[in-house]
Amino acid sequence: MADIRVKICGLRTLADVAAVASAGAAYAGFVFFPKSPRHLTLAQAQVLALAAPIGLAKVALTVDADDAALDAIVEAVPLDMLQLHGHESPERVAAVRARYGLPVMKAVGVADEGDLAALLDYSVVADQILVDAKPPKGAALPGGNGLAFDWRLLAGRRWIRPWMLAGGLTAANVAEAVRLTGARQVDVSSGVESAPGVKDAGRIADFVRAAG
Ligand SMILES: O=C(O)c1ccccc1NCC(=O)[C@H](O)[C@H](O)COP(=O)(O)O
Repeated sequence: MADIRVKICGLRTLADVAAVASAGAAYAGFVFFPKSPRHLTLAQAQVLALAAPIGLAKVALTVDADDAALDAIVEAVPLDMLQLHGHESPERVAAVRARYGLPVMKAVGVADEGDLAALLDYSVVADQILVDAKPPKGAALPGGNGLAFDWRLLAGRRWIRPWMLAGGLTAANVAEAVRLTGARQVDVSSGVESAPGVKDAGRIADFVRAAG
């Protein structure tokens, strides 16, 4: 396992799970968002999660999901973490954490300095923070857009909870992103795909190796 913990998000096939595990990633992300090319049904996610080896943490990504939707996911899919990737308030994050007894990672979109205060607000209620690029106005997806933000905004900043860097990372830029931000965990989706929603085993291995 690399020193930098890697999350590969948006897995859709058993081959994806195998590639992520053999590359030495720490987390596998399953997307529950029907507009996404990475969306999984409960049955698909269950098969993938059951195939994940011990040591590969299974993360369910949802967007402004209500309790009924989360209940269904948590009941069907063996999980290690919930990732909230919508406009969930700090109070909602706390409520989800209490309801399911699972660690919760809250995604926060960053485009400029003004977005950094939210990181502090969520770091006191979430178990982890995902610092992602803010989606462009009108984007169909709140994440997984392959867009980076100015990593220098994070230089020297620390929070009380573990955090992950995301947004436009690739094997070619992840080492520089880690160097500039001090991130110990990174998350990628588009950067290890050959087409939207299609993961590439070679790119996954290259990414984990490059993350260090
Ligand atoms: O990946 C998706 O399709 C997605 C859909 C809805 C909300 C979030 C989504 N992805 C979030 C992730 O965790 C991505 O890994 C993260 O945004 C980085 O994506 P990328 O810039 O494509 O590497």
